[in-house]
Amino acid sequence: MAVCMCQAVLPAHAGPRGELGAGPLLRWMDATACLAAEKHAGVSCVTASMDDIQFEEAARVGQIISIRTKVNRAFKTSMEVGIKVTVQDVLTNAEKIVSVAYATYVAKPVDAGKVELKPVELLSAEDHLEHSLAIERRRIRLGYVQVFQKLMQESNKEDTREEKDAVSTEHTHVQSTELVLPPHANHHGNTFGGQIMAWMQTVASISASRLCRSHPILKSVNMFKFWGPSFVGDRLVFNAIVNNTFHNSVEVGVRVEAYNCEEWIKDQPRHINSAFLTFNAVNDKGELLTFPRVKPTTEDGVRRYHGAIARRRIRLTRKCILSAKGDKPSDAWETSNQAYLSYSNIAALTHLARKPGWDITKTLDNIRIWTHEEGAVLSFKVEMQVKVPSHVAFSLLSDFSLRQRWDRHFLTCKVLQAVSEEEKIYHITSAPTTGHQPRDFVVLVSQRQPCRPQEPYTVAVRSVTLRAVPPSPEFCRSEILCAGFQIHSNSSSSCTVCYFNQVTSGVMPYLAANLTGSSKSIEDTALECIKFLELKDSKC
Ligand SMILES: CCCC(=O)SCCNC(=O)CCNC(=O)[C@H](O)C(C)(C)COP(=O)(O)OP(=O)(O)OC[C@H]1O[C@@H](n2cnc3c(N)ncnc32)[C@H](O)[C@@H]1OP(=O)(O)O
Repeated sequence: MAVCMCQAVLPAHAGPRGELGAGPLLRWMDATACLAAEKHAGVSCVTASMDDIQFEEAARVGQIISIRTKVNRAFKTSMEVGIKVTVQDVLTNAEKIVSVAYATYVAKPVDAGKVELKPVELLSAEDHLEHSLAIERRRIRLGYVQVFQKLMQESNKEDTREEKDAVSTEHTHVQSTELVLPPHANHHGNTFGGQIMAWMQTVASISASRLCRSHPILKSVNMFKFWGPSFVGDRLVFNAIVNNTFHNSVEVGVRVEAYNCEEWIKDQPRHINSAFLTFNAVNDKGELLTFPRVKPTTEDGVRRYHGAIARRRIRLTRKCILSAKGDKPSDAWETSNQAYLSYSNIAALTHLARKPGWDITKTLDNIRIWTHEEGAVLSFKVEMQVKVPSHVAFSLLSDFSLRQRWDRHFLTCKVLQAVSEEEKIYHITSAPTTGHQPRDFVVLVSQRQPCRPQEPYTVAVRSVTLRAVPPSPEFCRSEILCAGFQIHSNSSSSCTVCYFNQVTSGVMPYLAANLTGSSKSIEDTALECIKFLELKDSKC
């Protein structure tokens, strides 16, 4: 269900710097994604939201923009559409990624209720991967408000710093009104979501320019949510104001209200959309400009000022987690990043499990050991055939406090935080290997039940840093980058359990001897695991 749009960037699409404006781009992205959604749904669809968007690359007049969209997963009445935007230079043919984004569309035939969607047909390995991860992104999307509110409560305790020479945010307020005409709407008369985003971008950019006296460049957009529809004939009032500045960037908030003729006279607006846009500005040499500090002067202004700090924290921690490399200590477990850490935990294991190129290194009766090499990264997989139902294996393997019973590498294991039914943080200590200190790990264990019978149960494990549990001299604090189980049901009484581990220096001492053949501890542990599961099941 893929739809592609190509556009040549013309002067009419470009801003004063000769670069493609964010407005036309957002319009194209929304229209292409909506076409993919409608191709899947078979009825008309509306944009419910567009997740955070980052713009990595600018496109110039004369270059070609390609927008590829695909429905990743249909939920009940809504579906996630993946959007990939690239820019191609016609002279060199070089292609660069401008943005990767995700939007949600709801199938809504005109003058009818919402309709239930059929599942997406998964053809390629990438389809399967995106399908698995879409459910995780949906959790982040739908849980964003709670995370944000929690952060706001924390940040409200911090005082707003009074700074000399700070500019009043009121100075940046911009209001603009648009009349929705037929070219701004689809064939059912609904204003295009992309058109609303484009208008919001224009007003926000004027607001930002009041501070930098230059042409601001849109860098990122916080989730756009379309609370309610607007139609041809509606008047849309856009109010934009700078919420806060951060050295080289500025966050502008835009609120959109719609009125039909009657509501206009009675001054009864419908709040249809709010969004937060972050801009940079550069001088003639392309160097980033510094924005002046701002000071809010109203109660609402103070709330927005703190809101901008909270959103920036969420955005940066997310970026940090998604660009995680193996050579850095694990991310701290904080309010601003918990949803993303859980996402990255599940996503990393799902990616590892789906990688092509696994080699079998050992085959026993009911155990197979595989390895995977990618550059300097080594991973292994232990596949076990177990005569217990998959849900039983899942409940026994996701409870890490039971692991000492079958894994002799675990000396102790205790729950540090039971974050939710699906997320727990454990402190694990493990026996020393010859010539090494005993090790300890602080790990996040994320467990997920399958949404459909064909999907596996998942138990993902990665290290996190908890301030309350710093490293101690007694143990060498070690890191797990990506590990865990996927459990596939074979029948009502048997399943295949796959254990994955991306080898880090902390795990290497336990594995080296196995990989060189001088130890059998991996297969011994796997046999113990099977015995534990089958024995436990027979006692249940
Ligand atoms: C290019 C042409 C397309 C366009 O541009 S359309 C124009 C712009 N968009 C609009 O005018 C839409 C305005 N909004 C609306 O009409 C409604 O808010 C909307 C999106 C239909 C949702 O209606 P509600 O009555 O709130 O429905 P609901 O709570 O039962 O949710 C229905 C499904 O939508 C999901 N949803 C609602 N808000 C969301 C959000 N912000 N982000 C992601 N998903 C969201 C919700 O989870 C539910 O999903 P599911 O049914 O479980 O699959």
